[in-house]
Amino acid sequence: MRIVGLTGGIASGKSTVSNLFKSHGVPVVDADVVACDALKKGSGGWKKVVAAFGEEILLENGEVNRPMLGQIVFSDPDKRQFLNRLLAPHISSGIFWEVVKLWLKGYKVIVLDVPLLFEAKMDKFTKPIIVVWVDPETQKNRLMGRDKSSEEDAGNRINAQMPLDVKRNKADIVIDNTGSIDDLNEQFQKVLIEVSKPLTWTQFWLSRNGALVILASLTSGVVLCIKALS
Ligand SMILES: CC(C)(COP(=O)(O)OP(=O)(O)OC[C@H]1O[C@@H](n2cnc3c(N)ncnc32)[C@H](O)[C@@H]1O)[C@@H](O)C(=O)NCCC(=O)NCCS
Ligand SMILES: Nc1ncnc2c1ncn2[C@@H]1O[C@H](COP(=O)(O)OP(=O)(O)OP(=O)(O)O)[C@@H](O)[C@H]1O
Repeated sequence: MRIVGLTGGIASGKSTVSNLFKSHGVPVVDADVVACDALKKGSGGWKKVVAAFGEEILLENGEVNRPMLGQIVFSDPDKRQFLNRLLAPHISSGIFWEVVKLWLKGYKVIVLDVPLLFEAKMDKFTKPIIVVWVDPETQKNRLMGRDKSSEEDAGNRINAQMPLDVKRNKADIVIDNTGSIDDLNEQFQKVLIEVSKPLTWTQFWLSRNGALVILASLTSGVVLCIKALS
């Protein structure tokens, strides 16, 4: 199985690229969705976060007030790291089970959309790594436009992540999303060809079909041995 890493900065266009993958039949595991589930009322992550940050971060219905928690953690690096430490085990196990489900379904190529792929050191499990890059001004403008946030809030969120230029240097493939959606589409078509190339042998053995071949070979080997010995 080929596990493609998709990362970038906040509002650099990862979800937009994810949607392109999905529309071409490539499944995507979205770490933001997994992280959201890890904070659902009553979950293990929710309990830890409420114990650590207090009930004042809850809405009346008991769910976490995400904008409020966001305000707290994106303006205080210590609190953000604390939240990251609380949620990290829940997010990684959530991602792991999503990958297992797709493996069982027999997908050869899947994409992990993880904003903090490098920060969380999950890059070692993915190849190739795609970084969606955008120039800093466009990034801030798109973030403010999408989230209706102030320049200060947008700046705090951007600064909470590894600089996008550093991520770009760690990438196998860079998508420059500073231009139009048509530009993005054009780059995406080349990326799709690249990630759809035949699997390497290692990737094949790690896929469900590879595992079935190993199992079938082992079973027939055992049967032949038993026949030869009887
Ligand atoms: C603080 C929370 C509640 C704010 O929720 P909100 O709905 O406002 O934002 P959302 O979850 O949609 O995240 C939007 C973007 O913010 C960035 N971001 C989220 N968490 C972090 C973080 N801890 N550090 C840096 N950037 C982050 C990502 O680029 C993400 O795509 C939420 O982001 C959260 O629970 N974060 C901690 C979990 C985490 O690390 N998520 C990232 C998955 S790898
Ligand atoms: N090429 C583009 N031209 C114009 N707008 C774009 C382009 N690409 C993305 N956008 C817009 O920019 C915003 C951010 O994009 P998107 O949500 O895909 O980023 P993201 O990296 O997934 O963000 P996050 O880290 O917050 O999950 C969205 O409003 C999206 O519609």
